[in-house]
Amino acid sequence: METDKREWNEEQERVDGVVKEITKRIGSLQKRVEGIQSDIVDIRRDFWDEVTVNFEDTFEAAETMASIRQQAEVLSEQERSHQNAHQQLKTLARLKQSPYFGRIDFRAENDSFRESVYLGISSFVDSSGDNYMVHDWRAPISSLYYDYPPGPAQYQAPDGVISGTLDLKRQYLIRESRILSMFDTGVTIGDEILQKVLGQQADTHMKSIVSTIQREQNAVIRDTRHRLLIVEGSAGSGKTSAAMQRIAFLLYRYREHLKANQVVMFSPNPLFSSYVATVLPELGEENMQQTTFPEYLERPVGRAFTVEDPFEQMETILTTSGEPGYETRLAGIQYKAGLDFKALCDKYLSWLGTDGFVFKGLKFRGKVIMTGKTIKRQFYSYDNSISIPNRLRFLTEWILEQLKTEATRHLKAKWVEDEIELLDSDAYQKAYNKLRREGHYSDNSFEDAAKEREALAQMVLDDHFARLRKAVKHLRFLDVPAIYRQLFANPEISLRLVKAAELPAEWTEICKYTVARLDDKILSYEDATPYVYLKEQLTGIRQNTSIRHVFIDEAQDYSPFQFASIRQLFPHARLTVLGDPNQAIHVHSIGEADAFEDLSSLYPDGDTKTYRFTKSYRSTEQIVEFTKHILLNGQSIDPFHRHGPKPALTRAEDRYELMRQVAGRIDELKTRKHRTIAVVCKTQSEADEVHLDLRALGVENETVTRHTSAYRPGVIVIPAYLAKGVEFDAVILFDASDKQYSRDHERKLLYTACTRAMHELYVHYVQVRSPFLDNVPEAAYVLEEMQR
Ligand SMILES: Nc1ncnc2c1ncn2[C@@H]1O[C@H](COP(=O)(O)OP(=O)(O)OP(=O)(O)O)[C@@H](O)[C@H]1O
Repeated sequence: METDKREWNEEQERVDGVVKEITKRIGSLQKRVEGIQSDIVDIRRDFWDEVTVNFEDTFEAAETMASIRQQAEVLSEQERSHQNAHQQLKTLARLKQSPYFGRIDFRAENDSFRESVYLGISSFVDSSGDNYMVHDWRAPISSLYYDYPPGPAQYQAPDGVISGTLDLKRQYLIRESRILSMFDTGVTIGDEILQKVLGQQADTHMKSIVSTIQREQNAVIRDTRHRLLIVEGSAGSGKTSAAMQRIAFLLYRYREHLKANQVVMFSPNPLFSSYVATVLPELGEENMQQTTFPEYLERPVGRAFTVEDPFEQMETILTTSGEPGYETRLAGIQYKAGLDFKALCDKYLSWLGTDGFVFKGLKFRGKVIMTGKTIKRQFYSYDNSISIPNRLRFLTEWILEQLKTEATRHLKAKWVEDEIELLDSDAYQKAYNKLRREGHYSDNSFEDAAKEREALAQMVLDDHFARLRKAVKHLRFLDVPAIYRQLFANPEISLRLVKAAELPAEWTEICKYTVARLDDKILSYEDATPYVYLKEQLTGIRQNTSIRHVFIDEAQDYSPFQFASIRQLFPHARLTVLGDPNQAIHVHSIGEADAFEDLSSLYPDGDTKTYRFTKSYRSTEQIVEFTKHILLNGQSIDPFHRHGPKPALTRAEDRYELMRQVAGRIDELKTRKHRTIAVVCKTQSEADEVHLDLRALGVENETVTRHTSAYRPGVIVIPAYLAKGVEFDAVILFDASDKQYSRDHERKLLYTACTRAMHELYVHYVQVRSPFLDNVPEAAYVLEEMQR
């Protein structure tokens, strides 16, 4: 309901008043920033004047260092204030444009006072310091706005629950300090405003949804009780959006203790990372850390292998169906993803405690000075009850001691003598200083010369042994690749550890395949997580204890083994996991009944909470009605009522015609106001071809690969698996023929591809369309003929 003119004027006057105050504040803050800036310049300029530099003796040197440190602290304190003030200025500039987006009038029980609360991206207090002109959307009372229609309502305040009555709930669209629209709303937050927001063009960056957060999303955003939050929701139901708002909420709620760099988000690929990277800065917060799982694997694998990229793995699976070895690969991927394989790895680890360790021998100047066998013997001489990482620590100490003895053997060696001759005068000076410092000089010059010679020899040896010692400290003598390989090279080991029935039927072939790949120095993606797990268990896990919150987006693509690794890696972190089992496109998840069941088993019952989102906001009702029938279980997906054209299905006689149809479709779409048009292909190799063919037909387009970290508006050609998480105004599905999409896991790929569309969807195919489109009711699409 639109409010009347008088009220509108009053509201605009209030906006004007707030904007005036904000402008004043900006003015005074700017002055402060200038003041701090000139202080910083002064400190930098006079830095050395303020410091008394004197290195005459140790006391003076310590004094000098202390005074440098003190000056540096003053400087960094000023720099911090400058950064804070700068950040505040940015937020104020945003507030000035649009100071708030909502208002609630609330009367607490037994209180006659009716409080009007205006919600914006940040709080703003008037110059008296007592009056909140704008409340931060994350403040406890702001929750009322997202959770209740007018009527009885309550919210969780720091001291307990406050109940009362919500008399009014109003939404504003304010731009450049002018109210553009204003509505009093009922149950859902402003269908009208949501209509407007969702009807806009797709962006190459995700937007914040702060003014239209829905109740079910608010519950996720503000959940501070559970250690594991699982958010399962259909495509476009706002999972990622809720996650980003949740991070902003947590940074506000725990602002004294939680910093943005203590929050990590695992995202599916670099494109997605850049897609979501603007949300937090838009809300005035610093970005969290972002990573991808392959990135996390990189460091522990090191240079031992080239790790296969998950998208390479997927490309192989999607393009080599029916070829020899395909079924083995599939079975291997599935088995190695699961907790059964993790259990086998755990048993293997305990067995390694008694036998089977593989060590590399140590070489010095090209000669073996300690064999792998000797190291192994020493390792197994330690008590069995000591953990493997601790035994390795003892072993390292022992080896370092042996190296010292080895070094003394070379003191008089000819090669050392030769190298001493080549030393420069600095080295001699160093040896002299050392002996002098340690009081080794006597009156006997003959003896002194011998001592100098020995000190020089020691220097030469230290230098030569330094690399070896470093390698030993880093446990490089441990042959993890060989230890991992052994599990597959000797299948009898696994048969000793678990019953044959617990292994997959193809185990022998899987083992052969794994060994062949490892020997080629390639770590298949399915082996990367187990390999890193084994390595970290052996050497002592590299835990990251400073991280407090881990977010995993597109979590349906993670294997149970990966979840278990993440859980171990971040022992003090709470986990928020967001996913849609219907978009599980990795082969390891085929046939998985409940994608997140294994995950919840990692936490005690009371620590876990599952939220389900069924409303789909991204696509028009017509698109959702089409895409949900691609799934076997899509009935419960509920579209937001926003309308657009029905998806169109178009048949082509052959690929040549298909290409021309798609080019024609792009031309047609360009005449509308679309910012992004995506041609979604099944694989990267198909996308590469389409990209070139379209160019040959004179259609300008860009292609997206797994290395692309940002995309520009216009026409892009993209493989479906890279389009995860992002959205486009219009989607053209390049080829939805039965040859392309008919295997089980391809159903989800097709669904993922089609659900990227916000306003328009066009599905083209050659000859026979995918059987996954057979359940879509005829009324949900139009059949279109296109001219050749
Ligand atoms: N409460 C909301 N208000 C306005 N827009 C919303 C809201 N929730 C979601 N959206 C919009 O819906 C679209 C889809 O949201 P989002 O990408 O977060 O969904 P998702 O569940 O992560 O999707 P997918 O699983 O397909 O990646 C985005 O354009 C987002 O801005």
